[in-house]
This record gives sequence, C-alpha cells and structure tokens, in this order.
Amino acid sequence: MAYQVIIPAAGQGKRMGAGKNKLLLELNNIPIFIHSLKVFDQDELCEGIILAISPQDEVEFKLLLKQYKVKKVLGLVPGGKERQDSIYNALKTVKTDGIILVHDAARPFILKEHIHRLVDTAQKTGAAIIGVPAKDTMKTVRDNVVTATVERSSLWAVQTPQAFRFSILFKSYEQAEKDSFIGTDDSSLVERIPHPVTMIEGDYDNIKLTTQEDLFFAEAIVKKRQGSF
Ligand SMILES: Nc1ccn([C@@H]2O[C@H](COP(=O)(O)OP(=O)(O)OP(=O)(O)O)[C@@H](O)[C@H]2O)c(=O)n1
Ligand SMILES: C[C@](O)(CO)[C@H](O)COP(=O)(O)O
Repeated sequence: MAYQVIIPAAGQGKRMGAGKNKLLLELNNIPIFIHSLKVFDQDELCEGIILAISPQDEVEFKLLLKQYKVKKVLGLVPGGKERQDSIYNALKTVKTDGIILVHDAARPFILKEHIHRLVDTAQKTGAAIIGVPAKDTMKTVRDNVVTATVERSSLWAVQTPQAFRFSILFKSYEQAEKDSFIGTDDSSLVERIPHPVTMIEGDYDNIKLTTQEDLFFAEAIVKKRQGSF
C-alpha cells in the first residue's frame, strides 16, 4: 500500500542548545534529518515526502537534499510556530486521499518494517501509531509531591511515524483549529474527533533527539546497528 509522508523539520531545537537547528548536527557523518528522510526515500511504498522547514534553513537544506541525493521530496513548506502548525501547512498541500504519515525529522532510527506495519494498519483502521510500553514505575507529581502511582500496564511512550487516512487527519486538524487545540502529537487530534487509534509496538531505539544526552544514546544505536556494539 502506497503512502506519502510529512516530515516536520522546522523546530528550533531549544532543548538541544546546539546554537543551530539540531537536525543539521551529524550522526555517523550524515545530518540527522537526512537519516530520517532516507528510510522513506528508499522505501518502494513511499510516493513522496513533504518537508516543513524554517525559511532561514532553506538554502542549507536544499543543498543537503541534493548532496545526499534525496529524490522523493514533493515539496518544501514553511514551518509554523508549533509543530502542529508546521504539519498543518504541509497537510494543506497534500493531493491524495490515501495514507499519510507524519514523522519527526528528529527521529532518525525508524525501521522500514515498522513503517509498513503502520501503513497496513492505518489502511484497515484509519489511524495507527507506534510506541513502546513504559518501563519505569510511573507517578503523577504536583509541586514535587507524589499525587498518585499510575497503573503502568496501560502506559505507553508514543513515537512517530503516525499513520492516518488523509481525510481523517485533515478533519482532525480543521477541528483542532476551530477549537484552538494544540496537541503534542497528531494522534491526540484524531482521538478527539473522535476516531479510534490503533497502537503498534515499536522499539526503544526509535528515540527523538531532544537534549544533548540523546546524542550519546544515538551514537550507541548507530554502533549497535553497525554490529560493533
Ligand atoms: N514549530 C515547529 C516545532 C517542531 N517541529 C519539528 O517537530 C519535530 C519534533 O519536535 P522536537 O524534536 O521537540 O523539536 P524542537 O521543537 O526543534 O525542539 P525544542 O522544543 O527543544 O525547541 C522536529 O523534527 C522539529 O523540527 C516543526 O517542524 N515545527
Ligand atoms: C510527536 C512526538 O514525537 C511523539 O512523542 C512528540 O510528542 C513531540 O513532542 P515535543 O513536544 O515536540 O517534544
């Protein structure tokens, strides 16, 4: 089943504190966002990539897309204030009612087999996301005081890609705009339409590079995948 993917890459990377867009930092001598795009570019089921970027990054991103021979970029759209705004800008340019994925440019370790499971599931159910079961004991805390211990078996850490039938995702974005709702992922918009979302178990390596220590974990994942860890 074919699909298109929106890749938001227009964040500021404030928590990384790299002094520039964190997506331009290199892992294994290749910029982070190129790792994230390549898996889709090389996937025979992927029909195209829509990339949301900040206008100030446009020249450098275009050069790197050319240098790394990324072929499936259908369009570049300007990012917005929030991640959700960047994705909405991209969604407005989509010309298909097939399956659309949203994947953070800051998650360079997604595997093709997981992408395909998401696409197959979204084709059947309309909405599928990937995540991993929580491993730690989870508590709610207010003002540094524990307010409750939460039943762990129902808690999952959510990743991207998230896969949807386009019409469902677009409707959820229109509704969110009407309600001035801002979510931290795309699923949260779809859940409130409401539409059921299926969870697929992924792997713990599919981290988002958010803070400096994530770069150390990322180097370890690269070595593990190269078989030298
Ligand atoms: N206005 C925004 C904010 C985020 N993103 C993208 O959404 C993904 C997930 O965001 P995150 O990793 O949290 O990145 P930043 O927003 O850049 O991080 P920070 O909050 O630390 O500034 C990233 O690929 C980021 O580039 C985006 O396209 N537009
Ligand atoms: C979409 C996401 O990657 C799922 O974990 C995450 O919610 C993005 O979070 P952030 O708020 O941009 O850190």
